[in-house]
Amino acid sequence: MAWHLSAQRTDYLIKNSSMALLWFDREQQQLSLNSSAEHCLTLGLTSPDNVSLALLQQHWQALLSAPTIATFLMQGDVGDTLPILHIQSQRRCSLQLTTQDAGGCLLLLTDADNEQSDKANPTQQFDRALSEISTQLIRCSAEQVDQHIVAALEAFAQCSYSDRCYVFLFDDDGEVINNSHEWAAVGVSRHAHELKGLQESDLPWFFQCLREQQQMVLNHIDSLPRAAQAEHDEFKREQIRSILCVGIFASDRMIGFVGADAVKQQRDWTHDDIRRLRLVGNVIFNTLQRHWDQQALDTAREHMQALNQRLQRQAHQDGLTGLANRRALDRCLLLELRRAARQQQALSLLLIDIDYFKAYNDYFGHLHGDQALKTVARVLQEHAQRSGDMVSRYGGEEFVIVLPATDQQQAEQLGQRLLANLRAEQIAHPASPTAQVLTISIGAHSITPEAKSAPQQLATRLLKAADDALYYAKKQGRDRYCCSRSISY
Ligand SMILES: Nc1nc2c(ncn2[C@@H]2O[C@H](COP(=O)(O)OP(=O)(O)OP(=O)(O)O)[C@@H](O)[C@H]2O)c(=O)[nH]1
Repeated sequence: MAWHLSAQRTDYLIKNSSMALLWFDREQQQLSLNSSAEHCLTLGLTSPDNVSLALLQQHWQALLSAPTIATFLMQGDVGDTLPILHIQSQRRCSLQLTTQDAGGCLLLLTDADNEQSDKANPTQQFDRALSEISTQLIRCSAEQVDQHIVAALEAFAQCSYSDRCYVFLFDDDGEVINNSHEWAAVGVSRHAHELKGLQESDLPWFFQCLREQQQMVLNHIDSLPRAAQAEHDEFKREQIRSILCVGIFASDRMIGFVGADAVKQQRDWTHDDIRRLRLVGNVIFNTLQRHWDQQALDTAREHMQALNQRLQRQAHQDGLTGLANRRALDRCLLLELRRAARQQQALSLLLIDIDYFKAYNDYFGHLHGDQALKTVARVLQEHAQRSGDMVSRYGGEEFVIVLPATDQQQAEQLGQRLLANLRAEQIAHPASPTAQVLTISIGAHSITPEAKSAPQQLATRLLKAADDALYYAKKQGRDRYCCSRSISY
């Protein structure tokens, strides 16, 4: 089938190829370049305007216009290649005639200086870099996210010949916007530290442009409209010659933007630049979204854990005194009895009851009674401090203290200390028939369980024996310590 280089086909072919291609229109005597060819020629330059090529031979150079070189090539065969020099950039290239017809010819440009290097094909270089960075962004930890985002900005800057690249993100309320990430070429000023807390009203024209067109493409800041005086002043301050920004959107909401500045030289942004910057913006948005989702998940998890711990605590804690409750006591007592049996150690239990507490309540009222319960709880807690000691509210005005590795004698020493220290609190109890102050009675029992003993039965017998001793203490006149005989079960 005959191949006709129709204008439309050529246009499509040139624009969409990742190869550096030039199309020469014989009638118009005009040479067109696709973006890859532009990049190839402008490495180190800002624009391929007025392409001046020179035929490059071993001992001489001929400065010829591009159309002349193209016409010359067309006199040969497909596949013919000419070494050339791009005058502006001083790059050595070669031009190969790939196809021709009556309308013109298609030429393939190869950068001889960088034939082996990725630089000859910035599209591929950028695609590869961005795909690597995207993979890293998926795998990386939260701490590494920022570093990879800056790498994505750098990749864009390298392929678009920008001097500064950055991300701005709105805060949670969408009120102010901050420069969150920045990459700048060597010798180019950085501004991230000062561009914090900006409001849309600071640069109204810029933000209106971003919101309405999702992008702002400015090849020369002198082409800013009169209404953009604030933008003009700011861009001048940052020494920006050309600027390209693309909005980052979550659904329909603009959450920020990604942008690039040309500082050293003016830059005409191409469609590819805009497309790539949008790609970078998408990668950054997806990463941040994942990161934010993860953070929200972590926060929710921490919240749930804290809630669970609180519930756990509440399930085992007495609400009034903050001491362990009956359920926690039952669990602790079984554990300690097993341990005592294993280690063949004595274990003591004190059952403590406030004397004439009903009369106290009746005299002072229930709220005052609650306060007295808290004071008793504090005194008990303060003096049963050995590791493993457990003070609990057994119910009403009764408390139990479990004392692991404590024999009868040591238990009594503690019991006497508790009696004395509560008395020392001097809580007035005018309704008590036996003392002026609030007192307690303590019934105690100590055992050294044998390995074969059933802990549940032991616990019941221990509590029963302590209760008997308490009953005895009450009967003897209260405000005293009594213990049942120490026995081995
Ligand atoms: N303020 C207050 N009182 C409580 C609480 N729990 C139990 N009580 C009271 O403690 C009192 C216990 O009374 P009794 O069992 O007759 O014992 P008592 O008056 O201390 O007499 P003895 O123990 O024989 O000295 C009752 O009046 C209960 O209402 C509480 O959480 N707060």
